[in-house]
Amino acid sequence: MIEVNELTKRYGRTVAVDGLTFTVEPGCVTGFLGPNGAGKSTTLRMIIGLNEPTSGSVTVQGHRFRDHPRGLRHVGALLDASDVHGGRSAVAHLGVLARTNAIPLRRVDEVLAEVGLAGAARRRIGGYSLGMKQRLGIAAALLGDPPVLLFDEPLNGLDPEGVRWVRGLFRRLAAEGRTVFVSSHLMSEMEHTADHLVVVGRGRLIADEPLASFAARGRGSSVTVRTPDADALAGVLTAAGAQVRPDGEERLVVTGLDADAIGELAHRHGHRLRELATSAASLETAFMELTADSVEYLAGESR
Ligand SMILES: Nc1ncnc2c1ncn2[C@@H]1O[C@H](COP(=O)(O)OP(=O)(O)OP(=O)(O)O)[C@@H](O)[C@H]1O
Repeated sequence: MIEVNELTKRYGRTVAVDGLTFTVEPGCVTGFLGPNGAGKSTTLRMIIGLNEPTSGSVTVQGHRFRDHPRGLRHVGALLDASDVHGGRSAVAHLGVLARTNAIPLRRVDEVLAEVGLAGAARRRIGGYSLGMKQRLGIAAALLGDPPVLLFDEPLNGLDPEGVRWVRGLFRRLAAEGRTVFVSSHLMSEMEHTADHLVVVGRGRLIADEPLASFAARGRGSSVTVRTPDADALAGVLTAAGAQVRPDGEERLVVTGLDADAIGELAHRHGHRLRELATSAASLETAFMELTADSVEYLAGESR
């Protein structure tokens, strides 16, 4: 678990992080979402003690990171995938990390195999593609088998297969009961990655809630429901306050209730569901609307 309490970081007159308070729970993937310059990287750096807060505090599993002697066995982090010694091989790079963190050397081969870099393990990192560097950064985060993992923009540079792999990995790490905290400035990246969202803008907390309820906040957000019981379910949903529009046979487009609530109502009234999907556009819309006032640089506008 990560507990962030009234965390603030100033750089001169810039307030990079402004009184943030939130908790990242184990057992699910939490997305850390915000436009460029929102303070995500600064927050992640404070979580692992690389930056000192101006005020406030952050603990990981109840301890400040720097008070914890186990380093990489306590928290694994991918912050900047390009921040590696290009002249070294992946094996040498991870070997140094293992030795300085009292991690058995056999973990090096294990994590390289896990991220799909076993075949390139002895090549110079300088010749790696951005996607390979991301995989190496993920390997380093996994090296100490830590209960808490942080990833700053981990999908950058990955091809679609890589993105799918990373999503599966995050799911598995969360299912193992670990705390998984993943930053991104793109809602579309979080949509199929996170269960819960912490959204920030200009250093401040904008939302801290499950993905589904965040999506439902967007104006015009909708949930598509496919069911053989369309008429009956439409009646139930309308009675619960939703607006329901039939969209062809067996399909309803619902606004005013989120996917969780619709699933619950369908279950309670014994209606079968074949599809329940929050429209991607609505997630994007919710994000844009909620962060509109906190975007640092807007095209064609000086702020
Ligand atoms: N070392 C520093 N010195 C001065 N200002 C800084 C420093 N690091 C960050 N900032 C400023 O703090 C703010 C937050 O930056 P940060 O990198 O944490 O945002 P971010 O949400 O990670 O953005 P991005 O998505 O672009 O990576 C920005 O205005 C940035 O310019």
